[in-house]
Amino acid sequence: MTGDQGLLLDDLSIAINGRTLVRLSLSIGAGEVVTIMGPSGAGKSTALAAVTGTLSPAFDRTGRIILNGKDISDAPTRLRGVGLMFQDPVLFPHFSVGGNLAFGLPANVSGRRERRKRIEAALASAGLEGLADRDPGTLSGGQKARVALLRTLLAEPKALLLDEPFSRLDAELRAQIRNFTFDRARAAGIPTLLVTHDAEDARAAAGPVLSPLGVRLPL
Ligand SMILES: Nc1ncnc2c1ncn2[C@@H]1O[C@H](COP(=O)(O)OP(=O)(O)OP(=O)(O)O)[C@@H](O)[C@H]1O
Repeated sequence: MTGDQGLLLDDLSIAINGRTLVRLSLSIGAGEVVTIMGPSGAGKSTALAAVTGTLSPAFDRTGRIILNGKDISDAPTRLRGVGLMFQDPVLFPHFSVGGNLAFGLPANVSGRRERRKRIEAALASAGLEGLADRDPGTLSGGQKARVALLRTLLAEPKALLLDEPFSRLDAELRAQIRNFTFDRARAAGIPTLLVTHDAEDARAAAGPVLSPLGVRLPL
């Protein structure tokens, strides 16, 4: 990690009912991807929840989460500046594709024309030009996944958290969207934490792979 830039899990430890699920010390620099891999129930989502600030109070956490040099361990979720992608690309059905993307735009991007320009540029960068006025229900699975990622990236997150975001896609699409996601995160210089139970995802991420308890996993 260069200087203060990046996501640092500093002796992060999370336990429930006396059982430690997560023990991670790692740093993710700008544009790097680290993968947390493990079976169902191992604590992968718990580790992500600590970073997003959505950890249930039932868990005991020690250690710190530092983002770009700032301790965000106890900061409210909306102030953390992290972007999250889940299993299903959730697009609001009553808004157009452009309307969905508008939700991602930072509040300081004002003016209808400027907002529209950013949205058109984002769509064009993903080979989706001309789709701004479409109903998201008419998009293919791959198009939906791209739009959901664009919406997350438009918010200019300081870190990207991916919770099994490719698992509902069929094999060919999965590889495409996976590459698209990692390429965009690298190009934007965003530190990325991927959670998966899939070794192919971990290989494609091309970074270190750890269990939630911090054991380095060979691939
Ligand atoms: N609020 C809670 N109270 C008690 N136990 C919980 C709570 N939330 C989660 N757990 C337990 O913590 C463990 C870790 O769950 P977690 O969702 O992090 O696993 P995971 O590795 O992400 O699994 P999956 O791949 O199925 O999403 C599980 O055994 C789960 O049952």
